[in-house]
Amino acid sequence: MTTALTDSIDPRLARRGSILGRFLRRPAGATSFAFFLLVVAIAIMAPWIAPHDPNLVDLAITKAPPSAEHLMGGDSTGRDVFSRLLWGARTTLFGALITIVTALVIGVPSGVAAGYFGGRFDRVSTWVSDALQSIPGMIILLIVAAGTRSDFVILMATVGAFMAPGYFRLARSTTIAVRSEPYIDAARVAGLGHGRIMSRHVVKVVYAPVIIQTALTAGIAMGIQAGLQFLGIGDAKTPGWGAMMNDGFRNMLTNPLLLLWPSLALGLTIAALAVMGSTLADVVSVRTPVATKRKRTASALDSAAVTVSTGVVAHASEQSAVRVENLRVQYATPDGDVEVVHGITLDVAPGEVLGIVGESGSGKSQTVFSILDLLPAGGSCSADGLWIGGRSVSALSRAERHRLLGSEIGYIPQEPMSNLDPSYTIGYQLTEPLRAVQKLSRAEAKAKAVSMLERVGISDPARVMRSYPHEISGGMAQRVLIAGAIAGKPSVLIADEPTTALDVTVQAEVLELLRELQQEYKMALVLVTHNFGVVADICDRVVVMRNGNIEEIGEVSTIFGQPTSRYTRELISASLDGAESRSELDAALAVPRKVVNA
Ligand SMILES: Nc1ncnc2c1ncn2[C@@H]1O[C@H](COP(=O)(O)OP(=O)(O)OP(=O)(O)O)[C@@H](O)[C@H]1O
Repeated sequence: MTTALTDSIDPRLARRGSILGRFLRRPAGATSFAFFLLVVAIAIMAPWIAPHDPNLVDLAITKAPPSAEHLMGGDSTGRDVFSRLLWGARTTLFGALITIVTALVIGVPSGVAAGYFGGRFDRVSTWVSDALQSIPGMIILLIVAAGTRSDFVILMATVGAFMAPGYFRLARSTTIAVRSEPYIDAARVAGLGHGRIMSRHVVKVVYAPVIIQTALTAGIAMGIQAGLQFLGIGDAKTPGWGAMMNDGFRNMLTNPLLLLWPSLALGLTIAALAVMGSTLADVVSVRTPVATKRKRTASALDSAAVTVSTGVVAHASEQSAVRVENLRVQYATPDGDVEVVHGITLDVAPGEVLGIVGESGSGKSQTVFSILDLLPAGGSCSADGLWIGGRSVSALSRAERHRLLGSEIGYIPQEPMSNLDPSYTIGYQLTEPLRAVQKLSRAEAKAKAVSMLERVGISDPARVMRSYPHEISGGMAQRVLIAGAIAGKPSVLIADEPTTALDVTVQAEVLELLRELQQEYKMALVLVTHNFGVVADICDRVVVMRNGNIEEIGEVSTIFGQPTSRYTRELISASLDGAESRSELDAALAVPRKVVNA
């Protein structure tokens, strides 16, 4: 019954104050909103401001013209038209409210869940939504009217059920557009549960298009309700604009005013809602979201050589910070499953810094996503064994694996900005996982977040806590994410190219900070990078990956001194050619760096 908005809102623009302000600054927005508020006020005040009982019959005023006592005259059965018009606003708004609440309650949560979880739940709920839309609503309404003796509430709730698919489709498509955003993964890595991620981060993006849709849906609900009353479906005692239009229609030739008043009231109210909806859509800059592709598509897979590699294992599994044996990662493609990591074995000792290097597409990120249990849709992995913090986790359920995130394992992503939700302040995004995972009170979480920000070198933590992501620099955003990742005191920190998106001075500072924190917290650090310079700076051992296999693995000094593989030699020279020399980086680092202001 409604048309879903398939676009979504730029979350940065979706902050309440600014939206309302900009909406009201537009003449169309202010006028339509003022008119709608007037209708709402009339609906609320009707019992007190209506001069007569809307159902009181006074045969003396049957079809009477307007007079001082009856401002709009009397209807064909002798009831005061003005009073019925005022009460009609109440009925109309109440009916629209029932419809909207029903449609929202059914459509939005199911749409968000379908978009977020995908898979079978998505398929089944989309099928139900499509089926609901294909049912002829008017026939069902007539059956419901007959079965409930035209109960007004049930009728309007039924209308709402038929409008739910509009909300379902809107919420689902908006959720699908944001579910692969890095900040959603970042929230997951921080240890937040699905319910919390949906109710905080996803709903925040969904709510603006839903409000716009609601303005339009309310108008449609009013039209349907008036239509039902016009057809005589509904309680005859309930004064409504549709019933008044019916009376006016039957007496149109002799008393045209009887049709004019309710038609004007209904038409103007629906028009006000439509203008409000479209102005709101304009104000929040509806745009088509582009889901961030975390990685390349399967077309890049063709060159992958399928051989099995194993790395040197330096520790017993029970003493490993991370250990994975014979890890394989595959993706479902239209041509069948394609393997992108071909049975690698890795081991990281507690307190060790392991670098994973390799050219683009060599499988570095897929390896760490498998350890984090964060492979994107379509990807799956298998391994002979996986240990985290010396504990075998391969037999754990997804929920149990999930609980390791934010506590046992911390994760620092590649692009700091896109891993922060633009709709929330830094303070909220740091304290939310602390409250959810570590069960801290609001005040404790805030104090801890401030102290973590100080620890990662932010000189003005109070201001940063109040800031939105777009108000801070990339380097500072990465410090914020580092603060969040180490707040749970993980035994393993995984950093996926943490400096790629930063400029060279900041890169050096962030690497230095990571090294300091790794030593202070005695964490194992797994550092994914393209850059051998970075490996030389802070890693103890290095794994060289190529086409989903381990090409070479060993102590950094050995790999640099005597690389056995030609590929490693090429990678080292490519990486060091044109890279900032160590002295340049040191010069950059000589700038006081503990305190960062921008
Ligand atoms: N969603 C996906 N669907 C299909 N194949 C994918 C997907 N994501 C990654 N791959 C493939 O997996 C292989 C390994 O990718 P991975 O992201 O691990 O590379 P990488 O070494 O981390 O590269 P980069 O340094 O550019 O991030 C690549 O060939 C890539 O095309």
